[in-house]
Amino acid sequence: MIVIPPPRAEPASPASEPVLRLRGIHKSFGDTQVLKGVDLDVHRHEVVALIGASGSGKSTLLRTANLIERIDDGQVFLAGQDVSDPRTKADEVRARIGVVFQHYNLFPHLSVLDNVTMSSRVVHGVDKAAAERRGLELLAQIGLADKAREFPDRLSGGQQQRAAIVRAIATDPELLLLDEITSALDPELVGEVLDLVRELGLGGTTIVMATHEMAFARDVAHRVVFLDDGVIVEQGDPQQLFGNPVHDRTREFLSRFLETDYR
Ligand SMILES: Nc1ncnc2c1ncn2[C@@H]1O[C@H](COP(=O)(O)OP(=O)(O)OP(=O)(O)O)[C@@H](O)[C@H]1O
Repeated sequence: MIVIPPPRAEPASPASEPVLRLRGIHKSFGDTQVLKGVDLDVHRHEVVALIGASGSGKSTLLRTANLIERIDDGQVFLAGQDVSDPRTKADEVRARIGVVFQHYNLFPHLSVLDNVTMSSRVVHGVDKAAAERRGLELLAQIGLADKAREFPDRLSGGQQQRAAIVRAIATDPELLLLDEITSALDPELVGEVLDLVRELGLGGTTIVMATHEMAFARDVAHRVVFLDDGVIVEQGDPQQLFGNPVHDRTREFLSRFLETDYR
Protein backbone atom coordinates (compact mmCIF):
# COMPACT_ATOMS: atom_id res chain seq x y z
CA MET A 1 0.00 0.00 0.00
CA ILE A 2 1.18 3.52 -0.75
CA VAL A 3 1.65 5.47 2.43
CA ILE A 4 -0.06 8.79 1.96
CA PRO A 5 0.94 11.56 4.35
CA PRO A 6 -1.82 13.22 6.35
CA PRO A 7 -3.10 16.57 5.11
CA ARG A 8 -1.15 19.65 6.19
CA ALA A 9 -3.74 22.35 5.50
CA GLU A 10 -6.07 22.09 8.45
CA PRO A 11 -9.77 22.68 7.91
CA ALA A 12 -11.24 25.90 9.23
CA SER A 13 -13.01 25.71 12.57
CA PRO A 14 -16.51 24.22 12.48
CA ALA A 15 -17.65 27.47 14.07
CA SER A 16 -16.65 29.43 10.96
CA GLU A 17 -18.93 30.07 7.98
CA PRO A 18 -18.95 26.86 5.90
CA VAL A 19 -17.98 27.09 2.24
CA LEU A 20 -20.92 24.80 1.51
CA ARG A 21 -23.93 24.28 3.73
CA LEU A 22 -26.70 21.90 2.71
CA ARG A 23 -29.85 21.89 4.78
CA GLY A 24 -32.75 19.45 4.49
CA ILE A 25 -32.03 18.58 0.88
CA HIS A 26 -34.79 16.56 -0.78
CA LYS A 27 -34.68 15.43 -4.37
CA SER A 28 -36.85 12.97 -6.26
CA PHE A 29 -36.85 11.78 -9.83
CA GLY A 30 -40.46 10.90 -10.57
CA ASP A 31 -41.61 8.63 -7.75
CA THR A 32 -38.06 7.80 -6.69
CA GLN A 33 -36.93 9.73 -3.64
CA VAL A 34 -33.16 10.00 -4.02
CA LEU A 35 -32.22 12.50 -1.30
CA LYS A 36 -34.30 12.42 1.86
CA GLY A 37 -33.29 15.39 3.96
CA VAL A 38 -29.52 15.75 3.77
CA ASP A 39 -27.65 18.21 6.00
CA LEU A 40 -23.97 18.75 5.34
CA ASP A 41 -21.42 21.48 6.14
CA VAL A 42 -18.08 21.68 4.35
CA HIS A 43 -15.47 24.01 5.78
CA ARG A 44 -12.66 25.89 4.11
CA HIS A 45 -9.62 23.67 3.42
CA GLU A 46 -11.62 20.57 4.20
CA VAL A 47 -11.41 17.40 2.09
CA VAL A 48 -14.66 15.47 2.42
CA ALA A 49 -15.06 12.00 0.93
CA LEU A 50 -18.62 10.98 0.14
CA ILE A 51 -18.98 7.21 0.16
CA GLY A 52 -21.95 4.90 -0.29
CA ALA A 53 -23.34 2.17 -2.47
CA SER A 54 -24.09 2.74 -6.12
CA GLY A 55 -27.42 4.55 -6.32
CA SER A 56 -27.26 5.94 -2.78
CA GLY A 57 -27.42 9.50 -4.13
CA LYS A 58 -23.79 10.68 -4.03
CA SER A 59 -23.74 12.19 -7.53
CA THR A 60 -27.15 13.73 -7.09
CA LEU A 61 -26.01 15.36 -3.86
CA LEU A 62 -22.95 16.85 -5.56
CA ARG A 63 -25.12 18.05 -8.41
CA THR A 64 -27.49 19.85 -6.07
CA ALA A 65 -24.54 21.80 -4.66
CA ASN A 66 -23.79 23.54 -7.94
CA LEU A 67 -27.41 23.69 -9.03
CA ILE A 68 -27.13 21.20 -11.87
CA GLU A 69 -30.02 19.53 -10.10
CA ARG A 70 -32.64 21.82 -8.66
CA ILE A 71 -33.76 20.56 -5.28
CA ASP A 72 -37.37 19.88 -4.32
CA ASP A 73 -36.93 21.11 -0.79
CA GLY A 74 -34.14 22.42 1.43
CA GLN A 75 -31.46 25.06 1.12
CA VAL A 76 -27.99 25.30 -0.41
CA PHE A 77 -25.66 27.97 0.97
CA LEU A 78 -22.40 28.90 -0.69
CA ALA A 79 -20.20 30.93 1.66
CA GLY A 80 -23.33 32.01 3.50
CA GLN A 81 -25.37 32.94 0.43
CA ASP A 82 -28.61 31.03 -0.09
CA VAL A 83 -28.08 29.98 -3.69
CA SER A 84 -31.15 27.74 -3.71
CA ASP A 85 -33.28 30.86 -3.85
CA PRO A 86 -35.02 30.59 -7.25
CA ARG A 87 -33.81 34.09 -8.14
CA THR A 88 -30.18 32.96 -7.97
CA LYS A 89 -28.44 32.85 -11.33
CA ALA A 90 -27.10 29.31 -11.66
CA ASP A 91 -24.26 30.43 -13.96
CA GLU A 92 -22.93 32.76 -11.28
CA VAL A 93 -22.94 29.94 -8.74
CA ARG A 94 -21.27 27.49 -11.11
CA ALA A 95 -18.54 30.03 -11.84
CA ARG A 96 -17.58 29.79 -8.16
CA ILE A 97 -17.39 25.99 -8.07
CA GLY A 98 -15.02 23.67 -9.93
CA VAL A 99 -16.46 20.32 -11.01
CA VAL A 100 -14.91 17.20 -12.48
CA PHE A 101 -17.03 14.23 -13.50
CA GLN A 102 -16.30 10.62 -14.31
CA HIS A 103 -16.58 11.07 -18.09
CA TYR A 104 -16.40 13.62 -20.84
CA ASN A 105 -14.65 16.40 -19.03
CA LEU A 106 -12.60 17.97 -21.79
CA PHE A 107 -13.98 19.44 -24.99
CA PRO A 108 -12.54 17.22 -27.73
CA HIS A 109 -12.34 19.98 -30.34
CA LEU A 110 -10.26 22.32 -28.16
CA SER A 111 -6.58 22.01 -27.31
CA VAL A 112 -5.71 21.08 -23.73
CA LEU A 113 -4.63 24.67 -23.08
CA ASP A 114 -7.85 26.10 -24.54
CA ASN A 115 -9.81 23.69 -22.36
CA VAL A 116 -7.91 24.84 -19.30
CA THR A 117 -8.24 28.55 -20.06
CA MET A 118 -11.74 28.71 -21.50
CA SER A 119 -13.61 29.32 -18.29
CA SER A 120 -11.15 32.00 -17.12
CA ARG A 121 -11.52 33.78 -20.43
CA VAL A 122 -15.21 33.33 -21.18
CA VAL A 123 -16.75 33.27 -17.72
CA HIS A 124 -14.30 35.40 -15.72
CA GLY A 125 -13.14 37.76 -18.45
CA VAL A 126 -9.41 37.16 -17.96
CA ASP A 127 -7.46 38.27 -21.02
CA LYS A 128 -6.05 35.58 -23.25
CA ALA A 129 -2.35 36.11 -22.47
CA ALA A 130 -2.87 36.07 -18.71
CA ALA A 131 -5.18 33.03 -18.88
CA GLU A 132 -2.63 31.16 -21.00
CA ARG A 133 0.24 32.05 -18.70
CA ARG A 134 -1.69 30.65 -15.75
CA GLY A 135 -2.87 27.63 -17.76
CA LEU A 136 0.65 26.76 -18.85
CA GLU A 137 1.93 27.20 -15.33
CA LEU A 138 -0.70 24.78 -14.01
CA LEU A 139 -0.08 22.27 -16.79
CA ALA A 140 3.64 22.45 -16.08
CA GLN A 141 2.99 21.73 -12.41
CA ILE A 142 1.30 18.45 -13.34
CA GLY A 143 3.87 17.57 -15.99
CA LEU A 144 1.64 18.23 -18.99
CA ALA A 145 3.17 21.41 -20.39
CA ASP A 146 4.26 19.52 -23.50
CA LYS A 147 0.63 18.48 -24.13
CA ALA A 148 -0.77 22.02 -23.97
CA ARG A 149 -1.30 22.34 -27.72
CA GLU A 150 -2.53 18.77 -28.24
CA PHE A 151 -6.15 17.74 -28.51
CA PRO A 152 -7.44 15.69 -25.57
CA ASP A 153 -7.56 12.42 -27.53
CA ARG A 154 -3.76 12.46 -27.64
CA LEU A 155 -3.64 12.15 -23.85
CA SER A 156 -4.11 9.05 -21.70
CA GLY A 157 -7.27 8.83 -19.58
CA GLY A 158 -5.27 9.74 -16.49
CA GLN A 159 -3.69 12.74 -18.21
CA GLN A 160 -7.11 13.87 -19.41
CA GLN A 161 -8.56 13.68 -15.90
CA ARG A 162 -5.59 15.60 -14.50
CA ALA A 163 -6.06 18.25 -17.18
CA ALA A 164 -9.76 18.36 -16.27
CA ILE A 165 -8.86 18.92 -12.63
CA VAL A 166 -6.49 21.70 -13.60
CA ARG A 167 -9.24 23.23 -15.72
CA ALA A 168 -11.57 23.10 -12.74
CA ILE A 169 -9.11 24.91 -10.46
CA ALA A 170 -7.79 27.40 -13.04
CA THR A 171 -10.37 29.95 -11.90
CA ASP A 172 -9.55 29.50 -8.20
CA PRO A 173 -12.99 28.20 -7.24
CA GLU A 174 -14.22 28.36 -3.68
CA LEU A 175 -15.08 24.67 -3.81
CA LEU A 176 -14.04 21.68 -5.91
CA LEU A 177 -16.56 18.89 -6.50
CA LEU A 178 -15.18 15.60 -7.78
CA ASP A 179 -17.66 12.96 -8.88
CA GLU A 180 -16.17 9.47 -9.21
CA ILE A 181 -13.32 10.88 -11.23
CA THR A 182 -11.33 7.66 -11.31
CA SER A 183 -14.14 5.18 -11.93
CA ALA A 184 -13.72 5.09 -15.69
CA LEU A 185 -9.93 4.81 -15.63
CA ASP A 186 -7.75 1.77 -16.10
CA PRO A 187 -6.43 0.78 -12.67
CA GLU A 188 -2.85 1.80 -13.48
CA LEU A 189 -3.99 5.38 -14.17
CA VAL A 190 -5.95 5.87 -10.96
CA GLY A 191 -2.92 6.66 -8.79
CA GLU A 192 -1.72 9.67 -10.77
CA VAL A 193 -5.17 11.28 -10.57
CA LEU A 194 -5.60 10.61 -6.85
CA ASP A 195 -2.08 11.93 -6.22
CA LEU A 196 -3.10 15.24 -7.77
CA VAL A 197 -6.24 15.40 -5.64
CA ARG A 198 -4.16 14.65 -2.58
CA GLU A 199 -1.75 17.46 -3.48
CA LEU A 200 -4.64 19.90 -3.90
CA GLY A 201 -6.02 18.86 -0.53
CA LEU A 202 -2.61 19.35 1.05
CA GLY A 203 -2.49 22.79 -0.51
CA GLY A 204 -5.78 23.75 1.09
CA THR A 205 -8.31 23.35 -1.72
CA THR A 206 -11.78 22.70 -0.33
CA ILE A 207 -12.93 19.43 -1.87
CA VAL A 208 -15.99 17.20 -1.79
CA MET A 209 -15.31 13.95 -3.56
CA ALA A 210 -17.77 11.15 -4.25
CA THR A 211 -15.63 8.06 -4.43
CA HIS A 212 -15.42 4.30 -4.24
CA GLU A 213 -11.68 4.59 -3.49
CA MET A 214 -11.84 3.64 0.17
CA ALA A 215 -8.09 3.70 0.80
CA PHE A 216 -7.96 7.21 -0.60
CA ALA A 217 -10.93 8.30 1.52
CA ARG A 218 -9.35 6.83 4.62
CA ASP A 219 -5.89 8.29 4.06
CA VAL A 220 -6.55 11.67 2.50
CA ALA A 221 -9.97 12.96 3.59
CA HIS A 222 -10.40 14.99 6.74
CA ARG A 223 -13.93 13.63 7.01
CA VAL A 224 -15.78 10.71 5.49
CA VAL A 225 -19.53 10.92 4.96
CA PHE A 226 -21.49 7.71 4.44
CA LEU A 227 -24.64 8.18 2.40
CA ASP A 228 -27.13 5.33 2.33
CA ASP A 229 -30.42 5.43 0.45
CA GLY A 230 -30.45 9.22 0.35
CA VAL A 231 -29.62 9.74 4.03
CA ILE A 232 -26.34 10.52 5.78
CA VAL A 233 -26.12 7.62 8.17
CA GLU A 234 -22.73 8.37 9.65
CA GLN A 235 -19.86 10.77 9.20
CA GLY A 236 -16.62 11.47 10.93
CA ASP A 237 -12.91 11.13 11.12
CA PRO A 238 -11.77 8.49 8.59
CA GLN A 239 -9.86 6.42 11.13
CA GLN A 240 -12.90 6.26 13.38
CA LEU A 241 -15.41 5.63 10.60
CA PHE A 242 -13.40 2.91 8.90
CA GLY A 243 -11.95 1.46 12.08
CA ASN A 244 -14.94 1.61 14.36
CA PRO A 245 -18.17 2.47 12.56
CA VAL A 246 -21.07 3.14 14.90
CA HIS A 247 -24.03 2.21 12.70
CA ASP A 248 -24.91 -1.26 11.45
CA ARG A 249 -25.53 0.09 7.95
CA THR A 250 -22.04 1.57 7.80
CA ARG A 251 -20.54 -1.66 9.06
CA GLU A 252 -22.48 -3.67 6.52
CA PHE A 253 -21.48 -1.36 3.64
CA LEU A 254 -17.82 -1.43 4.61
CA SER A 255 -17.77 -5.19 5.02
CA ARG A 256 -19.33 -5.63 1.58
CA PHE A 257 -16.74 -3.30 0.21
CA LEU A 258 -13.92 -5.12 1.90
CA GLU A 259 -15.12 -8.36 0.35
CA THR A 260 -15.28 -6.94 -3.17
CA ASP A 261 -13.39 -3.80 -4.07
CA TYR A 262 -11.08 -2.85 -1.28
CA ARG A 263 -7.44 -3.49 -1.92
N1 LIG B 1 -31.60 12.44 -14.05
C1 LIG B 1 -32.10 11.37 -13.43
N2 LIG B 1 -33.32 10.89 -13.75
C2 LIG B 1 -33.86 9.83 -13.12
N3 LIG B 1 -33.23 9.18 -12.12
C3 LIG B 1 -32.01 9.59 -11.77
C4 LIG B 1 -31.38 10.71 -12.39
N4 LIG B 1 -30.18 10.90 -11.81
C5 LIG B 1 -30.05 9.94 -10.87
N5 LIG B 1 -31.15 9.15 -10.84
C6 LIG B 1 -31.39 8.03 -9.92
O1 LIG B 1 -31.10 8.48 -8.62
C7 LIG B 1 -30.50 7.45 -7.85
C8 LIG B 1 -29.21 7.94 -7.25
O2 LIG B 1 -28.27 8.13 -8.33
P1 LIG B 1 -26.83 8.75 -8.08
O3 LIG B 1 -26.16 8.78 -9.40
O4 LIG B 1 -26.95 10.02 -7.32
O5 LIG B 1 -26.18 7.64 -7.14
P2 LIG B 1 -24.64 7.41 -6.77
O6 LIG B 1 -24.60 7.12 -5.31
O7 LIG B 1 -23.83 8.56 -7.24
O8 LIG B 1 -24.29 6.11 -7.60
P3 LIG B 1 -22.88 5.67 -8.28
O9 LIG B 1 -21.96 5.32 -7.14
O10 LIG B 1 -23.27 4.48 -9.09
O11 LIG B 1 -22.41 6.82 -9.10
C9 LIG B 1 -30.35 6.26 -8.78
O12 LIG B 1 -31.44 5.40 -8.55
C10 LIG B 1 -30.43 6.87 -10.16
O13 LIG B 1 -30.95 5.97 -11.08
